[in-house]
Amino acid sequence: MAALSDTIFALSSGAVPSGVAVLRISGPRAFEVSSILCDGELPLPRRAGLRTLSLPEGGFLDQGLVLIFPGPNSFTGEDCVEFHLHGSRAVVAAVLDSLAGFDGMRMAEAGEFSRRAFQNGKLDLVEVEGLSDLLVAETEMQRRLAVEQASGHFSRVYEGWREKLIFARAMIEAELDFSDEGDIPGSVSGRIWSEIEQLIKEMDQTVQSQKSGEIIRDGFKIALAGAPNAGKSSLLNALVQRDVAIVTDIAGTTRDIIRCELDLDGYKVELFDTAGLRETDEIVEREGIKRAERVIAEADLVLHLVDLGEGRASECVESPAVWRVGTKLDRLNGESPTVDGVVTSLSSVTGEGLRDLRRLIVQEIERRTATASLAVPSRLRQVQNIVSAATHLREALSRRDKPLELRAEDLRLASDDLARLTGRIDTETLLGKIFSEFCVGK
Ligand SMILES: Nc1nc2c(c(=O)[nH]1)N(C=O)[C@@H](CNc1ccc(C(=O)N[C@@H](CCC(=O)O)C(=O)O)cc1)CN2
Ligand SMILES: Nc1nc2c(ncn2[C@@H]2O[C@H](COP(=O)(O)OP(=O)(O)OP(=O)(O)O)[C@@H](O)[C@H]2O)c(=O)[nH]1
Ligand SMILES: [Mg+2]
Repeated sequence: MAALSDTIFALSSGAVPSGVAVLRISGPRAFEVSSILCDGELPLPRRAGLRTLSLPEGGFLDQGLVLIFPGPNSFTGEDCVEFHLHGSRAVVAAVLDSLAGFDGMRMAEAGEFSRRAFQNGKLDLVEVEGLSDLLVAETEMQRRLAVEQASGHFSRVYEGWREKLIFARAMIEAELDFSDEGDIPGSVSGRIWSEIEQLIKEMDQTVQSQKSGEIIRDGFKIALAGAPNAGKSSLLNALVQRDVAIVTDIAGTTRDIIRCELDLDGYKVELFDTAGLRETDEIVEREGIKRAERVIAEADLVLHLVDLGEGRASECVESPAVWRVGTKLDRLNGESPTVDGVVTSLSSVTGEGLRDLRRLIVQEIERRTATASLAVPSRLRQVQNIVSAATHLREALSRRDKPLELRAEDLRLASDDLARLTGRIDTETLLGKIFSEFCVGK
């Protein structure tokens, strides 16, 4: 990653053309160069001012709003400037070109503004990862989870744990010092071990909530499975309200997996339409069935569709969570379905029962994302640090008959894991990976 002494700039708003394009500049030369382009006075800090931007050698660039944020009170912690320009490709290109003409100025790399914010202590790593999720959030629940993480809620939980450990270590130190001097009973640290036990519980809960976070962030995966012609592709089309999958009355129509995203009450859902399951010698269909089995095995929920008109269900598919769902309800002409163990029934043709299915799915997602933990880890990196911290704490608890110095060392290792989690220590190798997730301009 290039020098921190460079002044960096980038288009921070979305793709051009757009109504307005926001160009951000951060670094030591931000104000000086901006005042050359604005040909004079910059607006007061944090106040928008309308300015004419021109090339240093003359030549009109654009008229736009200019904002300055003197460091350290800015997003990056450095001097920052924003140009709110007319959002055309040509205007943006001309201003970017003119900025690149100054010494010590260069285009920002992906995530470099956020990286500087991290390096200047404006954001910790957990917040940075939350910000990264926030920028790609599509559903309401993704947004809420990301905002909680980006705004430091979870970091405060992790910092709280670390502070408890630091306090516990101080207690142990005190006891070690005292015991040098005389025969004071070893009870000072006695109290801390029950607190450590509580801490381990909270960490375990947090690790368990990882799955909730995964469902919210990556989506709840539902496989549509069942015999050929059961109505899988019809249900997919009905749920996404688009004609995505081919529907015919020929058994074995679908072969490839068809994946669609759906927003159900703010939850991201990934739907997978699959090939109907049956014995066949047809090579293409067999490959389709193989793929279907894979998707079924990995799904969070399998809807095993059963044609109510057929009168009996095909063999139940193997998966941890399967709901049998009756299809073609309209064909029953009001008679009650005769298939056993059906969670709900519907018609993709009339739409009857679709609302009930949606409601049941949302309830299931709510059930599976409910968590008692105060923080929800969003990255394997975070989970690994918490698991490792909890492991060291368990070690400390189990070494009851060992010298206090050894147990204190376990606590130190655990608090180092928590420091790694928020990025307080040895993060250099991680940084490239985390910040490259961002787009340029963030
Ligand atoms: N125009 C614009 N809108 C934006 C951003 C931006 O950079 N520019 N943001 C970019 O992501 C987000 C807002 N985030 C920001 C976070 C901190 C500061 C900031 O100036 N912080 C100072 C002062 C805080 C204060 O006065 O309360 C600081 O932390 O010291 C600015 C924007 C979303 N909207
Ligand atoms: N009346 C009625 N017909 C339906 C309904 N759902 C599906 N069908 C019909 O059932 C036939 C098979 O539907 P598909 O959705 O292609 O079934 P599939 O399970 O995807 O079948 P494969 O891809 O072959 O495994 C088509 O002729 C559909 O029009 C329904 O709710 N009511
Ligand atoms: Mg199909």
